[in-house]
Amino acid sequence: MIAIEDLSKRWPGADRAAVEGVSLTVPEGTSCALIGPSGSGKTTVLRMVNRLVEPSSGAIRIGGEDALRMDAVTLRRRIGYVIQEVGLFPHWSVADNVATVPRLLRWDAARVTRRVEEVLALVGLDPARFATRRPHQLSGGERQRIGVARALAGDPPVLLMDEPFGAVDPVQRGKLQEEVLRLLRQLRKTVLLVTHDVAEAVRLGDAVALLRDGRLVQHAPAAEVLARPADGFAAEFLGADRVLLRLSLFPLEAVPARPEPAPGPPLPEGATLRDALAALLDTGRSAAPLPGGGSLALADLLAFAGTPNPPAG
Ligand SMILES: Nc1ncnc2c1ncn2[C@@H]1O[C@H](COP(=O)(O)OP(=O)(O)OP(=O)(O)O)[C@@H](O)[C@H]1O
Repeated sequence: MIAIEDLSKRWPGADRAAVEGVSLTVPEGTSCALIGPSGSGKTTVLRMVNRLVEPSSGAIRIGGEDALRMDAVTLRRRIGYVIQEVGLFPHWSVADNVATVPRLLRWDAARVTRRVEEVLALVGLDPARFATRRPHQLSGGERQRIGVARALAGDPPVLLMDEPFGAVDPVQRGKLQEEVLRLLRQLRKTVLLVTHDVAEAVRLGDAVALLRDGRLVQHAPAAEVLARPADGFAAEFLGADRVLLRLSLFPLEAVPARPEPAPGPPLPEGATLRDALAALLDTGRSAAPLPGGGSLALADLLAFAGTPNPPAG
């Protein structure tokens, strides 16, 4: 668990605090995405958690331990850190880069080798092909995967990620997000993530924390933030398509099925409510068959989305 209490940071000479009175908890095995405009303090909050930035005041506890009283180096070995620029050592092989923390933890050589192979496989890279390469022999997406592998290598309970997919093209990005999401859930890591991309935040974050001028505006489960933005600023920041984004978080089962059949091809297994809405709009129908039988009605979908039912006829 990461527990942040009344955390503030005032840079020397700054006329206002970069972070002011932020309190938030990320429960064990869950993820929280920090979002907010440029300069709102997201990265500063993240870097206070691993003490790359020393807070001006407040408290941080990690797994119940006072992070501000711990030795900073010991603390950082318990926290995986993934950044946009990845920060791999250019003259080291992929294997040596990934082995950094296990070696600092003084694992024996055989265990380090096993672990490197294990985490490379976890992030979808074949150790036989990638272990001996240098960072410049990798694509941007592969480098990003190595960054995630390196952060996971010491098996830290907590992961901090700062724009982890920022440097990757949109197609790769979607795929990477999907895989990392699956991986983090499977490994039950506690994750604090910074992104400026609302879609990425709600996809990867169980909860979303919205910052404005260093203060926390809203902190709630992703679907809740999208359904009920705290104020006008939050609504504008989340964007007019927040209703669609929210639908993409729910499976078809979230809306009660109607027993009657509907014409047309069934919605695909594993589709989201957003996919269902797209299919209904595409076909111009008021209901679509569900993969397991019965149908999903447009009116029920709109009611779920919080949109008033369209007029009859
Ligand atoms: N080392 C530093 N010294 C002085 N001021 C800093 C330092 N690092 C950040 N700041 C200031 O703190 C404020 C918050 O910066 P921070 O990087 O946390 O914002 P952010 O929300 O992560 O922004 P972005 O989305 O642009 O990365 C900004 O006003 C920034 O100029």
